[in-house]
Amino acid sequence: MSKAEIGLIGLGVMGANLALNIAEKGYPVAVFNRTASRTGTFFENAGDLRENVVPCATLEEFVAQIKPPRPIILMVQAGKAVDEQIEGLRDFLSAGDIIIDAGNANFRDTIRRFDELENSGLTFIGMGVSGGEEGARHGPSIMVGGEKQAYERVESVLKSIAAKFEGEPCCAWLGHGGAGHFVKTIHNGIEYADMQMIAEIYGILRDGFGMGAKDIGGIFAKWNEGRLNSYLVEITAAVLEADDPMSGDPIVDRILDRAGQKGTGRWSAIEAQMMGVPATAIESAVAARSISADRELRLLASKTYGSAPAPTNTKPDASVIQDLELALFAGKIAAYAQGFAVMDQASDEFQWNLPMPTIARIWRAGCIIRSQFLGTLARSFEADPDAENLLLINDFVSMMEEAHPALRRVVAQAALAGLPVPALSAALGYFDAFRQARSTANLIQAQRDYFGAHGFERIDEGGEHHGPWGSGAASA
Ligand SMILES: NC(=O)C1=CN([C@@H]2O[C@H](COP(=O)(O)OP(=O)(O)OC[C@H]3O[C@@H](n4cnc5c(N)ncnc54)[C@H](OP(=O)(O)O)[C@@H]3O)[C@@H](O)[C@H]2O)C=CC1
Ligand SMILES: O=C(CO)[C@H](O)[C@H](O)COP(=O)(O)O
Repeated sequence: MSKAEIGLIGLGVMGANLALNIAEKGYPVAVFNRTASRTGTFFENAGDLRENVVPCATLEEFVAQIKPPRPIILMVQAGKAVDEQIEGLRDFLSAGDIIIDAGNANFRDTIRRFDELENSGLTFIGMGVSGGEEGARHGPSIMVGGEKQAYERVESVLKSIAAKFEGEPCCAWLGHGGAGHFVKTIHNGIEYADMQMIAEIYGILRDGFGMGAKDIGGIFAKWNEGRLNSYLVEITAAVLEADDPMSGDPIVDRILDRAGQKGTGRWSAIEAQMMGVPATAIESAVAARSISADRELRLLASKTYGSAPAPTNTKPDASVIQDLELALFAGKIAAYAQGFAVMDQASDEFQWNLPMPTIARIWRAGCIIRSQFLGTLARSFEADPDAENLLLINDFVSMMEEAHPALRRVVAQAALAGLPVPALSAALGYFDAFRQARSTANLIQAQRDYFGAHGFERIDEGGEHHGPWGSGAASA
């Protein structure tokens, strides 16, 4: 007899913890993993929760153990593995069963999978999950895309496993098709920008002032009590204060300076570019990881050009610390403005009607970018759901007015000292360009017309015009 209410495939970091979370909430869960030994180990370690876990060695057994109509969560590596897993399952499933891809899928793959499963009788859901290992175990933020009726069939289990913010589950249906995976992708793009800007401030304190990891950790810990209160700042403090058991040094000093990336940050930047929405802080964060990855080339370049000047080895005074805090805050506002602008455009292009206040609300707990800031963001979007850009919402105007002069000073000083701050300077450049009433694009238009006869608009007359370029110019 079928025992499980739900199934989960993929018992890696996320899947194993999500399965325990589901079991803990009282839902019997059937589990399967490609490598069977992992299923055995998982079950052995499930402790008291074993009574709600049904370990399965084959897909046939797995499907048979779930009560129809069967909701099945896939938590496997994104990409080919998802297609292979769906293909492997299809022979055993029946009409009405629901396949939920909970990995970090590219939303374009999700849209393709919806198309491929159309008329199959099966229901598909593309679901973004954020919160890492801890979130999966005790409450992630869950971003769902697909048919609303399909979501309603699994809503109670999803809401029960989701993080709660003041009692409200951080789980919502966000739109049809790839909406959930798109929002998760932009979440990660913002995560990249947040992390990179934090790393840049760390770099200023380490390489500009010569501060040690623990002292820098103390500064982040203090900031975590104020406007920068967030999971990423909190873990930054914890990471900087942790010792390496092998050497006794701060562990961060022993970690190779080469950042990995699995794709979501890059997809955010690509999609932003495809839609013509500036997401420069996110793009810079992705590029910074790529530059970091080629360490040999950096070492060669540092020999060729010399590194930045030696640290001053002076303790930064209170006004510098405050500037750094405000600069990070201003950068954060710009990065979120960009991320939400990308979602706004995608919402129109894919007709998702993305609910921005809901997105901000379900990011307040459980996910990696959770922060006090998102509470303000959620309240602001609720008051002004149609705001064209975060930077034009009253609360953010006041915050940015207070913070951007510090961002300017920090970027300027870092540039003079030769310290790289690509994401912070991209955020500043975006802000300055965004608020520039007369941009310099008049010159771009003139150049385009000169070499390509592309035409331009005039400020004093309608219609398309060409310039008086004379011989050598395309329009001459
Ligand atoms: N780690 C994180 O913080 C987060 C990860 N995610 C996403 O969740 C998904 C899972 O990530 P995570 O748990 O970290 O990854 P892990 O590497 O820990 O686990 C990967 C899982 O995928 C399975 N798998 C890999 N290839 C195949 C295949 N071809 N067919 C079937 N199963 C396969 C593995 O099975 P086997 O044991 O046989 O190798 C394993 O169960 C990814 O999409 C990831 O991007 C989302 C949010 C946060
Ligand atoms: O989705 C996540 C967090 O929200 C995953 O941890 C993801 O792997 C992070 O991206 P990357 O590996 O590219 O840093």
